[in-house]
Amino acid sequence: MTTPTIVIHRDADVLVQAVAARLITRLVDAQATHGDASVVLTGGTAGIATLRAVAASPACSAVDWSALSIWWGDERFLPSGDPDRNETQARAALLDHVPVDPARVFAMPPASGDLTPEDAAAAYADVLAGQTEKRLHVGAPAFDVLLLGVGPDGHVASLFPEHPALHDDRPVVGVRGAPKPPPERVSLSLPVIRSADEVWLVVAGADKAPAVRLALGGSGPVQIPAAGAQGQRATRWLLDRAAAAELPPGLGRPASP
Ligand SMILES: O=C(O)[C@H](O)[C@@H](O)[C@H](O)[C@H](O)COP(=O)(O)O
Repeated sequence: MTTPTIVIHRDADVLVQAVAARLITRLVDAQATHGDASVVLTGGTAGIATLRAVAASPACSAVDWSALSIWWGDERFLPSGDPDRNETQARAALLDHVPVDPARVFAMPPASGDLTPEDAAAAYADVLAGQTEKRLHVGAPAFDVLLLGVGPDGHVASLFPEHPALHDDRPVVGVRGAPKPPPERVSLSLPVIRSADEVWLVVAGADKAPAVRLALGGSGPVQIPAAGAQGQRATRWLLDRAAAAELPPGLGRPASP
């Protein structure tokens, strides 16, 4: 697993703009290298604000949106079009504004009829497995970048501290009783998150500072799931100063004066 790199920006606005610029560059580079690219999106304030910043960037059209596969790291198990679904928010922030190929937008199944979060998780695992041929990853496609937010308790995607989902060995897990509403969710598991080439944790705000300190200070992934989120080639902690405030001096590199 990769050693995390830490970059600290002045505030949440600069962070989000810098992550958007970095994401555009990473996707352009991936497309230049292997023809297409794939990204895993996250819900949450920082993740959705990043997508909004990508849409507003003058460099937005540098990405070939039709050659991008779009996945989600987690979803709030709600009906299609619900404003709280991560998919709905990502569409409004970015996907409705760029020429994506609808066949390459892999949203997690919405709540509907008798479908359970576990059914939705199994269905998403099948879709992931159907896309594995590209560059030989096992059980999941080769994600170029997987974005994550981090909760004040150290959760990532919908993997919450001490939750049974952390001990589930399926690639995608149904989650019930999540402490962050809504209680029913669907999430990639840590092993699938760890199959990504690059994992970027985008974190802003003083309420996240203890979780950031614990995740980077040697806590285990059952107590602090963010500690277990690492990429194959890179793990990037992209922070604002408030979220980095409890890190030992010298650990992070201030990037924005
Ligand atoms: O569906 C969700 O809510 C998430 O994907 C979740 O893991 C989120 O990313 C974090 O809770 C951080 O969210 P904030 O950036 O809003 O604090």
